[in-house]
Amino acid sequence: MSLIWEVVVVVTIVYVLYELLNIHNRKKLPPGPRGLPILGHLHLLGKNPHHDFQNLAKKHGPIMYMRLGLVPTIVVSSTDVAEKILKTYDHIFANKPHNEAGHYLAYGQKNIIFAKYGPYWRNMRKLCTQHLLTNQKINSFQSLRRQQVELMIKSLQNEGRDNRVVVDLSERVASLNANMTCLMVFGKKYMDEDFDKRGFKAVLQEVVHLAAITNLGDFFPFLGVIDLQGLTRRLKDLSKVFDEFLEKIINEHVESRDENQSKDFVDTMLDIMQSGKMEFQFDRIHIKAVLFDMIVAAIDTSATSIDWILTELLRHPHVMKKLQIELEQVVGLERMVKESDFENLNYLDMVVKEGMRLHSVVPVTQREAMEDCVVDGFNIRKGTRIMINHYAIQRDPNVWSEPEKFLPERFIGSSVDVRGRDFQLLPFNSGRRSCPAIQLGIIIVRLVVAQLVHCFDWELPNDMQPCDLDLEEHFGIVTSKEKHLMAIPTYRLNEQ
Ligand code: HEM
Repeated sequence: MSLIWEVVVVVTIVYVLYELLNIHNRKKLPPGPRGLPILGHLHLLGKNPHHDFQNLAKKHGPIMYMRLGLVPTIVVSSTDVAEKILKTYDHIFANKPHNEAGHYLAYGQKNIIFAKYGPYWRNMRKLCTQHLLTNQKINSFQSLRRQQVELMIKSLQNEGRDNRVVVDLSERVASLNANMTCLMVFGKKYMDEDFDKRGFKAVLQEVVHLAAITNLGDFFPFLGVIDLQGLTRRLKDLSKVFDEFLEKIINEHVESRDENQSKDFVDTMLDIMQSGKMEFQFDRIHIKAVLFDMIVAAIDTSATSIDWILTELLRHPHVMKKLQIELEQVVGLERMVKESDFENLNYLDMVVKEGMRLHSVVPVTQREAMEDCVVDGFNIRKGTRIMINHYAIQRDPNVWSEPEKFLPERFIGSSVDVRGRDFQLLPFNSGRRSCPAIQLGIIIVRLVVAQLVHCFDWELPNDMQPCDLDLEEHFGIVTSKEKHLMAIPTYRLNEQ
């Protein structure tokens, strides 16, 4: 019998047993679409699962049962149910499900993002919040951020000095973020040639891509071993490249330690490791797992948020103009924006919130039930995967008027914020597993958006009209624009 038939027979037996064992549990499950044997509802998901979940929820409700392969799944699509999962029962739903990509890329889910809930995750998260992402540490990198943003502005200014040039804004913002993150985490910019022959950006993109691909091993756990899609092999190759890179960085730091220099994240973690003061095991593997998180979680999220906000500003010239007027009044045309200006830039705050609402860069977040629990009268069994569809919640017409429109003014007089207290707007998620770097994320997004809008007027190339700008999404662990944003800058500050 060929391997494929053996697999079909095994999957069928497991499925029949599974269905028999689950008959009585299904009685109290939330409503959901009809599924297929074995596949469950996997066939209903296309290239943008957050859209498919949203459409299905319109028919089946805000708490919906689906079975993805062998994995029982609850899809959450309303503010109320999200609050129950992320606040009321956060202690039950704080686990992360098994993730094949996380297993291979992050040292057996030893990083924070993929770590199972428990003492290990708690210690690692505490290390981050108490040593790496404190307000003091974030402030200590303020001049680094300013220098890097100024370098980008100067280079755009010089390129456009004599003729109108079309700039790949998505690419510029991505490079700027990669540079700011690498300087903060490793203490130096990483050029493509420092990585393997594919280059830093290409390897990072592959990490994000492989982590987002529908991996059959995540839905049929025993198929992970057989590796029908060839993903395990690619993940193993990639993890080797990443590991060599991180080893090289740590070695460089060990060899050239200078107590008088400002400390990047690697220095800080080496200090902690060598002090031996941690109450839990903390060695090179743990440093590498945290570094993996810092690169993967920081670079793409911030850059993609900025890219979407700039796209909406170019689609809505009157909003861009209004923001420029605020910047002119608060900052003036004689200088660039400083982080200390933020407290007086209310419209900027609304623009950023509205951009993050309309374009969730992490549209779906996942949890796993650690115990049986009843939510809204429905039974959620231990081990069930929870998918919170932030995309659907942030565009819910019951909560937001004209939800598909970009309207920063909707936040006038509203106290709704992005920091995890308002469940209708959670770009950084909420609860125990929310983003530990909200403060840093917001600073970077505000700074780059404000600086680009303040320093330049922007035009679309080739007589393109604002309404023609493409909003196609590319789904991934971070959901970016399918096409890069191209625009022509004209410097607008008074030259000094
Ligand atoms: C605009 C920028 C950012 C956005 C929108 C964002 C969003 C998020 C979201 C939605 C989560 C929860 C994921 C989940 O529940 O599966 C998360 C987790 C996380 N983020 Fe961020 N993030 C941003 C910036 C950053 C930065 C700059 C860092 C680090 C320097 C970072 C580090 C992390 C880590 C370590 C976690 C895992 C937390 C845990 O599981 O306990 N993020 N982020």
